[in-house]
Amino acid sequence: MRAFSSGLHRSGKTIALVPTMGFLHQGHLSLMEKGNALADHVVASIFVNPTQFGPNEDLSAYPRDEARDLEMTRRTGVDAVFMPDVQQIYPHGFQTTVSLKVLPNHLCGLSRPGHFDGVATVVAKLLGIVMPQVAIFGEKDFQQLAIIRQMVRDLDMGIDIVGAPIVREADGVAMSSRNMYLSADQRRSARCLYRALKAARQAVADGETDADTIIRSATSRISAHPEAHIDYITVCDPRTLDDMPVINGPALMALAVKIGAARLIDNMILTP
Ligand SMILES: Nc1ncnc2c1ncn2[C@@H]1O[C@H](COP(=O)(O)OP(=O)(O)OP(=O)(O)O)[C@@H](O)[C@H]1O
Ligand SMILES: CC(C)(CO)[C@@H](O)C(=O)[O-]
Ligand code: BAL
Repeated sequence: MRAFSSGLHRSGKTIALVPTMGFLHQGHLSLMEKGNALADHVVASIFVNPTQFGPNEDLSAYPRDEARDLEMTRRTGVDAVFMPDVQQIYPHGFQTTVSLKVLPNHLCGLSRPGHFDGVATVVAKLLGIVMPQVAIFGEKDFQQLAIIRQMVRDLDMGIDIVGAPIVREADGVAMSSRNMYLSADQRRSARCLYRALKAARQAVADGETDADTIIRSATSRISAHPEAHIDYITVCDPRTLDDMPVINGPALMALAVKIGAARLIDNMILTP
């Protein structure tokens, strides 16, 4: 991988990196397309990173389909796919963790302790190995994007971190590899996340400024589905992720909901 990137650097070509955990869908492909527009070459990585999964999470169940993923990347104009195994990324004796002090103390970081240490560490390694000028991340994982931006700034990595909008299915459900855990009924229930976000956006556009009111209304919408278990619903400052009790400027509404075996996340900017 290093030799490939060094060759491109020597010939003055730029590289965009799109890190993924595989089982690709149109959301991932949109990041790769963006990479194509921003750099001469696109590298995608596919690595199901064990260190970002908690002990009772779905590491062993996480869906994989290498052949299909490679075919999809080929059709999307990706120049190289970096698909290391766990020993290559974490060889015997590996001992470094990249850990942020503040941004992980919100949203998913609270329900997934250690998750963002795993994410920041593996992304630092992927950036170090692939040496891209640009790396692209989805806004679906809004907190992850914020954390990576902060890490790259803090560690002077000099890489442009670019966000890409959430790609949704026709019924509004955000695309996610984990949607495949859902039964047909659960998949229908999953629409309640986007519907709750849209209702919140409308309420704020219509003049509601009280975050508690917005959160209560989303909670009752989502709780109407017996299979949906809310992990969190938050209205916060999109830069700091601090709670924003009064919506007096653009606010991030973010939520995580467990439906069956899937923990789904989604978010939207609410603009007064
Ligand atoms: N629907 C989507 N729209 C835009 N970007 C997405 C979407 N889903 C995932 N991404 C982005 O793709 C990158 C890789 O994410 P990942 O492989 O975890 O995909 P995922 O489908 O979200 O899987 P998971 O089920 O683990 O959340 C991340 O930057 C993520 O934000
Ligand atoms: C960025 C990432 C590839 C790091 O493992 C992962 O968290 C993901 O798929 O969003
Ligand atoms: N989409 C972030 C990867 C994870 O959920 O572990």
